Amino acid sequence: MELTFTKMQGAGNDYVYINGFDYTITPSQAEKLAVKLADRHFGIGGDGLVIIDPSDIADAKMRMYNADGSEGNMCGNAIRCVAKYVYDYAIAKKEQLMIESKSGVKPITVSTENNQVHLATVEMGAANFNTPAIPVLTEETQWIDYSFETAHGVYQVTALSMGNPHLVTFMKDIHTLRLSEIGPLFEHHSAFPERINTEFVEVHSNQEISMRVWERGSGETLACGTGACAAVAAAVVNGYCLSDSWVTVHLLGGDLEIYYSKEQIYMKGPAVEVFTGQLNISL
Ligand SMILES: N[C@@H](CCC[C@H](N)C(=O)O)C(=O)O
Repeated sequence: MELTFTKMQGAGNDYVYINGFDYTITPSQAEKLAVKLADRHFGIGGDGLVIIDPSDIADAKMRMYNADGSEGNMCGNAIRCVAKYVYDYAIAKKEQLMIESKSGVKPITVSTENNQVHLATVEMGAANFNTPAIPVLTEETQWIDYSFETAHGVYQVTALSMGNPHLVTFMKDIHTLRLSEIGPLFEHHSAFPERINTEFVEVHSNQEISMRVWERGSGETLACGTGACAAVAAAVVNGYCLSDSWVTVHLLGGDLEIYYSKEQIYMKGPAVEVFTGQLNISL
């Protein structure tokens, strides 16, 4: 069948987007498609696949799949791109959009230029530090500045859920980190029955941090929106940043602005269409 797709990116976190208003893609088809299309040599190339489906309770529903075909509950960078797609392609031409994800409906405010979205601010919900909710297999109820043993030594970590699981560790220099060796040790550690996304964070001031991320199911990506929220939430509870204020997060693919409060985290960042194309594919 002939399938139209759109490649989009938010801070360099790039996915192949398919309009589920036009095509019905089952979960098992989506898992296989994600692996095939995300391949940077034999496919279109991306960190995974996103399907934009009709929703009964919101303007559209986002289904996101990592590059290994596993489904994620939430993706901060993709949800901004979904909002852009929904607005630009007139599925709902509104500056206040509601997008459904597997971790709930997220309100999004978009900023436009020449009638196209370029920036979006998402209400990401609250961070949850309770270990059963993440989940982490441990007797401790929370891991905040917790000494965690890996095959690569002991790391001080903070674990939390942003609708998906995150582990944050602070260090002096993130750029010399051998992430492709260290990332998998966290992702596949037996403490995390659903695997985990890990953020390696360098603090510059209480308003500015840098991070690299190892995403479950996709490896190192240029940015992770839920990961940037997790990094700021962890920085606040560890005393590096302040609650109720904005923090700039520098990622390999660009910057995200994150506002942390206990009840609500806001994420502001770019949403960019790269190209569209057509595929001849059998589902
Ligand atoms: N890139 C994302 C998160 C994507 C999902 C994640 N790998 C998971 O499986 O939880 C973001 O921008 O938040």
